[in-house]
Amino acid sequence: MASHDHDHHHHDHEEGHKKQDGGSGGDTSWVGPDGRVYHSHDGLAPHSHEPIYSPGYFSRRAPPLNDRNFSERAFTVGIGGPVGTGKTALMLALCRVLRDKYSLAAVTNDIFTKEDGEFLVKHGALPEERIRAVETGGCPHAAIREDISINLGPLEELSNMFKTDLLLCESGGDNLAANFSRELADYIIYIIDVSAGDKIPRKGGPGITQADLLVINKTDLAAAVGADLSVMERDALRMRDGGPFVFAQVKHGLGVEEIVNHVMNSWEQATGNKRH
Ligand SMILES: Nc1nc2c(ncn2[C@@H]2O[C@H](COP(=O)(O)OP(=O)(O)OP(=O)(O)O)[C@@H](O)[C@H]2O)c(=O)[nH]1
Repeated sequence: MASHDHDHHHHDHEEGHKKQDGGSGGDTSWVGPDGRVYHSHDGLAPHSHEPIYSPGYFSRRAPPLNDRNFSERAFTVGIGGPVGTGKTALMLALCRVLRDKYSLAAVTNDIFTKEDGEFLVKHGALPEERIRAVETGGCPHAAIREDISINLGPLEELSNMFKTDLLLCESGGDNLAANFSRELADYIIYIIDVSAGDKIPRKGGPGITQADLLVINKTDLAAAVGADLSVMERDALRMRDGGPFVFAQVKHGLGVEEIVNHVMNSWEQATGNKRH
């Protein structure tokens, strides 16, 4: 369902302006305050298909929706990032830390398999019935941005079935231009790793600049690939106007506590609940 004949890689993602068309969605298109033309496929996830000329700004990222009803779908954490950076490992780590205190469920995306979901089941991240794997087809970014109903369906179902406190949604892994729609993710984590070199943070892209939290994973591999962590830190801070980032070795549990703190701070703020 999520495959399209057009290239989504250069499209912008500026939500928050959708009310301008009365929120009707459908085939309507409208001009946002930024001058770009927006539309929605299904009344959800308005987006523009106009080229992105700048990586965007952390301080001007789409804010969390303030009219969310968390009893319809629990607070949802979106985990995105390029292929193989540690998204599934982070899902597993978050489940391990949070599952005893909170009711959790997880949805994973892969393009043509259910591998990440199966990994979580195999490692006992959560009881199997709380994990759903979605096959997105060739446009994994569409499933988290333009055609989010493929993820919303299972998330809402799990939320109702298990009265969840928190939902985790892992993107299929994509390029640096992918980021979550605010209608899907209340808190967005973007995870890159050091193995692709220390240049990655400064390349920007909506995930790097506009995620609520940037995770720079696999710092244990920095020396092997000659990645300078101080360069990554400098660039991450610059590209994100000082927005938060965490160095991590998710597989070895390093940085996980800090990531959990960021997530739960935002959960407390959005839901009005206190962590226990
Ligand atoms: N050295 C090292 N390897 C890690 C770390 N975190 C994850 N990995 C490994 O990196 C590989 C990819 O991790 P995944 O968690 O599957 O990455 P992913 O982003 O979910 O991958 P896709 O879903 O395929 O995009 C696995 O072999 C992990 O064991 C880390 O902190 N250090």
